Amino acid sequence: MLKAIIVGASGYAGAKLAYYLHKHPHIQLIALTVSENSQDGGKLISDYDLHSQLKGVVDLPLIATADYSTYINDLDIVFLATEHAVSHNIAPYFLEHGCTVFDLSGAFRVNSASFYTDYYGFTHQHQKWLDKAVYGLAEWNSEQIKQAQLIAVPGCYPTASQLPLKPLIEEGLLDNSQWPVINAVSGVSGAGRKPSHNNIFCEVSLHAYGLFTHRHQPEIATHLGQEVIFTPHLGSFKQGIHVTITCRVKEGVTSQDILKALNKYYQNKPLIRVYQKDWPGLKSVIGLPYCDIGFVLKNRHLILISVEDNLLKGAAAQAVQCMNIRYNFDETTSLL
Ligand SMILES: NC(=O)C1=CN([C@@H]2O[C@H](COP(=O)(O)OP(=O)(O)OC[C@H]3O[C@@H](n4cnc5c(N)ncnc54)[C@H](OP(=O)(O)O)[C@@H]3O)[C@@H](O)[C@H]2O)C=CC1
Ligand SMILES: CC(=O)N[C@@H](CCC(=O)OP(=O)(O)O)C(=O)O
Repeated sequence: MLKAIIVGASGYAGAKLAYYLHKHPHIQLIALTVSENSQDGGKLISDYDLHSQLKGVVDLPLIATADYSTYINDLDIVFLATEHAVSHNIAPYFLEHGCTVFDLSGAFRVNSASFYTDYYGFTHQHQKWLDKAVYGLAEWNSEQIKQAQLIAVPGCYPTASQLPLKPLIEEGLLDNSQWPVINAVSGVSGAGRKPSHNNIFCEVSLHAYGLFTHRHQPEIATHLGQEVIFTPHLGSFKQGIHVTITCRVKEGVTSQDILKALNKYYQNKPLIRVYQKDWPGLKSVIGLPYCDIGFVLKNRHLILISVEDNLLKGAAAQAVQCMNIRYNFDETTSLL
C-alpha cells in the first residue's frame, strides 16, 4: 500500500479526492489536512456542514496544521488541493523529502516564471521544480507522468478545451490562420468553496469574465502550441464545464477526417467518450470522471463540444488518473 495525504481536503476538489483515494485498493489515506487556523480542524470531512455525502463512506477527521513533519517520513504521495500560492509554497517541502506530488493548482503548470507574475500575482520561487514538473494531461503525457515526481494537474477549463483540439492539431487538420475560439461555461464550484460576493446564490448570473485576461488562456495556448481566444463564463449551476469551440479546418477536411482523428487518439482511452452523432451535454458527465466530445462540421467551419465535471475530470479524477498512470495501476482504478 502507498501512503498518501490530501492537503486542502475540505475543499470541493479535496473532498472528491478523499472519496476516490479512500476506496482505492493500493492507497492508504493517512491524513486529511486543512490550514493551521482552519475553522474546520477537528471536524469529520463527512460532517453535515462539510461533505455529508461522504457519511459512512469517509468519516475521517480534518487536521488543521502547517507542520507535516509527523507524516513526512512515512509518506509516498501528496495531493495538494490548495490554492495556487499555497501549493507553490509547500510543494518543495514534500518533494525534497522524496514524495511524489500531485498538485491540483496552477502553481507548476507553465514553465515560465513571468507567467506567474503576470497571471497569478506572485513571483515564482522554484524554477528547479517548474523545470521538473510534468503537465498531467493524462491522455497525452502518460510516458512523462510515469517518470515524474511532480505532476501539475491541468486546470478544469484547460482540460476540456485541449482534449478536443489536440488530435486535430496533431493531425494537421486545422487552418491556423483562424485561432480556435473557445467559449466555456463553468458551474460555481469552479470558484472553490470559500464564499465570496461572486459565488453567492443571489448574485450568480450567466456572465462572461476574464476577457482576454484569464490565466487559462496562456495555459491552453502553451500546451496546445496554438494560440486561442478563450472566454470563460460563470453559469448559475453547481457543477460541470461546457465548452464550445469554433474553428476552421483546412480545405478538403471532412467529418470522417475529424472522427478518425479523435478516434485515433481516444478510442483506447477509457475516460474520453467521442460521439459519432449528436453531442454531449452536462448531464452526460456530472458525477463521472469522463470528458465527452462531439462535433459538427459545416463547410470549413467546425464546432466542437466538450463537457466534463470540473471537480472530476477537471480536477480530482484526473489527479487520480495521473497517479494510476504514475504507479502502473489500471488507469481507471477507483474512478469507474
Ligand atoms: N474547483 C474546481 O473546479 C477546480 C479547482 N482546481 C484547483 O484545485 C485547488 C483546490 O480548489 P477547490 O477545491 O475548488 O478550493 P476550495 O477553496 O474549495 O478548497 C481549498 C482547500 O484548501 C484549504 N486550505 C486553504 N489554505 C490552506 C493552507 N495554507 N494549507 C492547507 N490547506 C489550506 C481549505 O481549507 P481551510 O481554508 O479551512 O484551511 C480547503 O480545504 C485550487 O488550486 C484550484 O485552483 C483545479 C481544477 C478545478
Ligand atoms: C468558475 C471559476 O471561478 N473558475 C475558476 C477556474 C477553476 C479553477 O479552479 O482554476 P484552476 O483550474 O486553474 O485550478 C476561475 O475562473 O478562476
